[in-house]
Amino acid sequence: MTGIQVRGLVKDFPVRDKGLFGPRGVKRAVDGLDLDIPRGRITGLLGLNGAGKTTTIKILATLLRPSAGTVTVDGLDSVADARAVRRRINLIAGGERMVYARMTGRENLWYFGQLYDVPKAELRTRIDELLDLVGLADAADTAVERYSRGMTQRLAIARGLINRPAHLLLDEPTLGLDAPIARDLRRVVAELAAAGTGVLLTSHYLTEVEELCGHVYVISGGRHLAQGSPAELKTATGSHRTVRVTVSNPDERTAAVAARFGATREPRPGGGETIVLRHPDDIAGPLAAAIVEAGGSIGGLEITEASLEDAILRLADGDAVVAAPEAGAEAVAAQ
Ligand SMILES: Nc1ncnc2c1ncn2[C@@H]1O[C@H](COP(=O)(O)OP(=O)(O)OP(=O)(O)O)[C@@H](O)[C@H]1O
Repeated sequence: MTGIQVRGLVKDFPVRDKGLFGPRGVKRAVDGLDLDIPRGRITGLLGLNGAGKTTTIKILATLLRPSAGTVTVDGLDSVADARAVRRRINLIAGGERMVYARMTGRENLWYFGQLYDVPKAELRTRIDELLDLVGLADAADTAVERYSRGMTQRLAIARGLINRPAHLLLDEPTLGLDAPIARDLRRVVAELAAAGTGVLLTSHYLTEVEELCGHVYVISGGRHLAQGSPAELKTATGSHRTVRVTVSNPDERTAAVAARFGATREPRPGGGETIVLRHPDDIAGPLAAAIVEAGGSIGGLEITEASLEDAILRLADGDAVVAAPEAGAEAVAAQ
């Protein structure tokens, strides 16, 4: 069985309710999550701040132990077989650098490569390839304490790829990166997934998630809220694309076209009106053609794509209730 399977995952943190000497309690950060993260696909994990994303990723990376539930990685149990699991996975976390400041970039990669038992002959070429990939070839022999923030982050990305992980966990990987480096990282991640790597991605940049992820889980308060492809989530939450057609000579014939398409009409302050249609499909062309055919004169046409951000906010607000489908099944919205 390949891929990562998460079943009934729970994580409780001990907390004190009122200051240092207050009564002990527990904070349930993850509350019964089921996730399937197959090889060869980029899976997104989304939720607002405090939803439990980082805690989940740390458990998958074996940095935290689950309080209950199981995680299996290519059939290996992530607690009982933690050593073997660690060889198969790696983590790139945008907020945490996870490299040593006193060592050079090359020394860091050498050190981490040895930790992952990468054979020495392979490691040498692998380090050069990765330094090239992240644009650090010229700074390879400079101590990391002299790197800029962005350079340190790029080294952390190279560190995350040093063992050619079968599964890559990415927690806000492009946080603070310059646009060209972020774009290169997205390209590399897409190529790795196409070549069979399993990738789990959390990111606040939802355009990045939309571009990369084939399947997205949305969580809130450590619990499952919804899942599906970005397009399914948008449809399920009613986050449609909006078409606005301004008509300078509206009359009853153009009004009839608007009614036929289920569009609304808004008067324009300077005269004329705007016909507004929210729809999941790309029907701007047929709508505009029908208006012209009815004698309408079009002054402008604007299409606003539905965004994944809109869908996630609707989900988080509880505006949309999305049934939890089995993987691959259609998500269904009930407003
Ligand atoms: N060590 C800890 N002790 C107590 N509570 C914790 C601990 N780590 C996380 N939490 C709490 O668990 C919840 C989930 O936190 P987590 O960092 O996993 O969320 P997140 O979805 O990654 O949020 P963000 O988007 O802000 O990074 C939060 O309420 C957080 O305060």
